[in-house]
Amino acid sequence: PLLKILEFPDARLKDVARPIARVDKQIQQLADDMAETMYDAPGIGLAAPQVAAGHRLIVVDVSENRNDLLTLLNPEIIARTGEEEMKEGCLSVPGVLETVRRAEKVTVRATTVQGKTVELEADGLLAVCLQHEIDHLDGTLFVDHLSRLKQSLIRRKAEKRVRLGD
Ligand SMILES: O=C(O)C[C@@H](Cc1ccccc1)C(=O)SCC(=O)c1ccccc1
Ligand SMILES: [Zn+2]
Repeated sequence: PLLKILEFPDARLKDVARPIARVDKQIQQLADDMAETMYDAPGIGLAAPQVAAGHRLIVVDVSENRNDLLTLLNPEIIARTGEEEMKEGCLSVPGVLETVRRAEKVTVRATTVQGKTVELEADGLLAVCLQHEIDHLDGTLFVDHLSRLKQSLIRRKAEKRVRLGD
């Protein structure tokens, strides 16, 4: 089923997710629900802390036809080169698009739901998305990479939003 995506400044978005020791039915169900939620949002990625699940699990699909899903457990960036800036959004910070500087290329080591260890080299939007999602696992939002001034403006707008919502 679709999961509820937490919105900034929800403190749970700052939690550090815990490594997944073994792939069980519960983890597989969470991965399926996260993918469904990502496609429905729509988004190109989603990390477990965004749906209040404290596991190191991300789903990513940057493909044009939205048919190339990557489900990565315990993903780690083991190499990064270069630097690039890209406008980013976040499903947990609706209505905000800001430029973030990140590594141009990354090598990510992760475990698949079949329990296989994979290493993937990424550049372009996939590299940016993987860095954005892995940040979520460490409680870091893309707004944390912005200036203090921008962060305060975004926080003030978000808090106003919550009041209207309740
Ligand atoms: O909050 C998230 O993790 C999802 C986020 C991922 C992301 C976007 C842009 C740069 C890096 C990481 C999103 O998917 S926001 C929505 C979005 O960017 C998008 C939605 C539909 C089609 C294409 C992009
Ligand atoms: Zn995000």
